[in-house]
Amino acid sequence: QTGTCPLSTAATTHNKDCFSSRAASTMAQTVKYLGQEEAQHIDEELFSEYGFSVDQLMELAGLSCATAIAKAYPLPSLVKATPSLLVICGPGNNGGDGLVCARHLKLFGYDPTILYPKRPNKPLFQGLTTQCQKMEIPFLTDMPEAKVIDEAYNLVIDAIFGFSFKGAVREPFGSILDVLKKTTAPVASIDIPSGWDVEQGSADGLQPDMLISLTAPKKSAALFRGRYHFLGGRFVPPGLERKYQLNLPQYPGIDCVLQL
Ligand SMILES: NC(=O)C1=CN([C@@H]2O[C@H](COP(=O)(O)OP(=O)(O)OC[C@H]3O[C@@H](n4cnc5c(N)ncnc54)[C@H](OP(=O)(O)O)[C@@H]3O)[C@@H](O)[C@H]2O)[C@H](O)CC1
Ligand SMILES: [K+]
Repeated sequence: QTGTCPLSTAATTHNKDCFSSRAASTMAQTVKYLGQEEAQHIDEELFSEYGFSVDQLMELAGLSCATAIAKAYPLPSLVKATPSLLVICGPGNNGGDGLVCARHLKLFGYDPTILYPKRPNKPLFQGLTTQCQKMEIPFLTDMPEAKVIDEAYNLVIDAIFGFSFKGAVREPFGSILDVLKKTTAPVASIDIPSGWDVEQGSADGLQPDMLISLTAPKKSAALFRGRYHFLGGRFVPPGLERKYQLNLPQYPGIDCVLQL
């Protein structure tokens, strides 16, 4: 196997790395794309049968997202004078992932700003909001115009809706998504491009540059046409993976993300 590795040298460990990344990419072709109900069942089982708490998985999911973003858009590659990012958080757990992601990106040296227009009255989200405030991450009160976003931010992180999104988009998120569709700044979507049907996608919807699928991609991810598709959420126990036949690719080494 090692002889065909393009980076092959005498170093055995290096060749092993090369093989495992190739093996991972071969296996990635068969990773299961989940329907909406299946994704929700897996989520519920992680809490009920496998003993995880929401904040545990949200922390791992958000850290995966920050890591994937830092890999796809490393600090030296950013085009603006400051490493500014806009993180837009929705009312559910996808929004919580966005708050965690923003906190880790700040720790990685980025300069995130958060828009969080509809905040659930729950201790989990209040705590995550306080943590971001204490990290000196500014919060906006209104969605900026598309032109302002393009001038001010290197990247927009879409943490508005995840796998529980259904039906026509309600306000204030309809207007926010309309603005996002007009921006030229790249968009990185967490789990699902917001506004897309979880299984069918959306032909005239948001077209993100990056998608970070959590646990396993959802069916609509097959329609993703951006540059970077990452898998994150390296927390699935083997019994759950077997039960749902997820065919998860092997994450490289100790990484919490994998590029599909
Ligand atoms: N297992 C994992 O991989 C984990 C993933 N995580 C993340 O959690 C989301 C799913 O979170 P959930 O809270 O179930 O749902 P969403 O964030 O997708 O959205 C729920 C909120 O969105 C509102 N909603 C739904 N449809 C609409 C609409 N058409 N217009 C406006 N608003 C909408 C909904 O409002 P309701 O009024 O219906 O209550 C909710 O407020 C997953 O995708 C991952 O990102 C976990 O962090 C960890 C485990
Ligand atoms: K999203």
